Amino acid sequence: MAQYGVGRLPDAQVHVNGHGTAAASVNGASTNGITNGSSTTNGNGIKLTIRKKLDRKKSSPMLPTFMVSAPGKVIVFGEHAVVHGKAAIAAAISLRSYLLVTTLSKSRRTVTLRFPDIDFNHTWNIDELPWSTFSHPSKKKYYYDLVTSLDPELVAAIQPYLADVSGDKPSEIRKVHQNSAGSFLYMFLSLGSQSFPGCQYTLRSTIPIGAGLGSSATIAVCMSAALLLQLRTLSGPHPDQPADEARLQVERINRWALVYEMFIHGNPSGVDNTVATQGKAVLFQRTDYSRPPSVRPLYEFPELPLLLVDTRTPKSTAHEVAKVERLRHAHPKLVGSILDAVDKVTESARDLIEERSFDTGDEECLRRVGELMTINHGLLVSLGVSHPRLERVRELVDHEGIGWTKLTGAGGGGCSITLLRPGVPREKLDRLEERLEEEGYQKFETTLGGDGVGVLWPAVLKNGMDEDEEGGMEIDLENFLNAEGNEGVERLVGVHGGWGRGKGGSFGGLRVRGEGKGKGVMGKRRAGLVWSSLVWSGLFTGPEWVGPDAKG
Ligand SMILES: Nc1ncnc2c1ncn2[C@@H]1O[C@H](COP(=O)(O)OP(=O)(O)O)[C@@H](O)[C@H]1O
Ligand SMILES: C[C@@](O)(CCOP(=O)(O)O)CC(=O)O
Repeated sequence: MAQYGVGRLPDAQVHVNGHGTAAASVNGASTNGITNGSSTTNGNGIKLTIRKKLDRKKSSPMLPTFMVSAPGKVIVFGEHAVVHGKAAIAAAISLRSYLLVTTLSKSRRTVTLRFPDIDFNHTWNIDELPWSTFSHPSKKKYYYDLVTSLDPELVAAIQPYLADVSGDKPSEIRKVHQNSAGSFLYMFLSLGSQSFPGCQYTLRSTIPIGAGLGSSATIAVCMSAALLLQLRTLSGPHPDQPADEARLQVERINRWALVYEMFIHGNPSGVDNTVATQGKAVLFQRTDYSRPPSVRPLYEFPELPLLLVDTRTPKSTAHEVAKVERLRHAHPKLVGSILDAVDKVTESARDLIEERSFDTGDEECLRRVGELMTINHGLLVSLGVSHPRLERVRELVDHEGIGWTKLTGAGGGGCSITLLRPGVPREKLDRLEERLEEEGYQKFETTLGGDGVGVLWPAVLKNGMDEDEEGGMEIDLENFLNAEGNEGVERLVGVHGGWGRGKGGSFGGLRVRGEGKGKGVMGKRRAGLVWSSLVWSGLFTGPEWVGPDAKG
């Protein structure tokens, strides 16, 4: 297969030569550091002005600094059962992770992970990593391979490189850092080669960590997309990319993201990374772990008035998944039927929301979805994955008759979602909000059905401001690290106020974006495009951020 460069992104050009390899030139700074200030014409006959704007970097990097981003998710139906081959319905949210990739000058042979949210920072010397083990013909994996399990010998080969990670930190924290480092090294060594350029991967996220919103999967997706982009194995995203080609890109990103997730969790179903990759809402099922999952985009996923509450009680997905597995082992028939029942709930929910007469404005329709959520939660309680703090949210919501609540994600803490009953008096909602606040809960405002993985290449925003004349606002390591809190990060990357935030209905809760009945969360999608160039349109004047549309 021909390898392409990163595609026709703004100010970026890719030349695919006759040998199927690519050389990219970005903003006039060719990747070998030679610049020119002339004009050229692209394959569509569109004149491109090659500018010298990014010549401001003195280090003549191999590739420009770029950024990738992926959304968190909520599982609306089917968590845990999905690990055991049942179906789940999940949707992307507007909270996201952002990964800045800075390529170093040729002489610097190091790779650095900087995860300030968890106070993690580590550098390895690229030439000292165990390349020979990973590139041995019996072990070598390629970007197009489907990797469905971790190779114990490869896992063992990276252990020495984890030994000095966060050696000065308490053991619990060290374990988390070593896990992050291990996932990264496994993917880096599998996909890369010793000639890989020195670089820094800096991550910031607006997703609460370990709260059931798929934070780890977003990092997995960002890392996978970043490495595949650096390897120039992704063509695009660009607006006129053929749907099949784009689907393949999304599939590859997702496959490698699962490898990262496997390292973090052991036995992930893959639903989190799938939603983080392709965004929107999906019906997901993986019956055979040696094969890709079945993923069906839910184009008609409705605009549900949801409230997302974080118990602020940390949990471990691996621990909760292992708990269910133990229970299944001890009571195979019984737990088998509970998992089957969850499957039926998901199936009923799918049938319900796909009914032509389904209307989110209709109390009866919402009540039926709500009842399914209540049943799903009950089944999760019987699997032992709820938590007193989650039950407390249910108690408060039920007491006021406000709606229907279930835990979302792994449980054992983390988040709950409540479907709000229509017409609930404002005072009741205010009272609930007050109680939740008093008791240390955090309410999240987000929208469902957000876009999947996106790329900002190069990491320069055009905001319609004066600075656009100068080539746009550059996101560099310093301003990324110095951005204050979630707001600062969102402002810096051009999504100030959060994507869809503030449109969350009277309670300010989580709400599905869409265009009303019949359109669902996919209502704003553009037909025929999988990677689309203006997914965050309205926030930018130019098509800088690009991401996949989820058309199946
Ligand atoms: N902002 C972040 N920076 C670095 N690592 C993160 C971040 N968010 C999540 N992680 C990683 O993901 C793990 C949490 O994943 P998980 O238990 O699946 O929770 P979640 O439900 O949020 O996905 C953390 O232990 C850490 O390894
Ligand atoms: C419990 C599970 O179904 C979802 C876990 O979600 P999270 O890690 O809590 O965001 C596990 C999985 O699907 O891999």
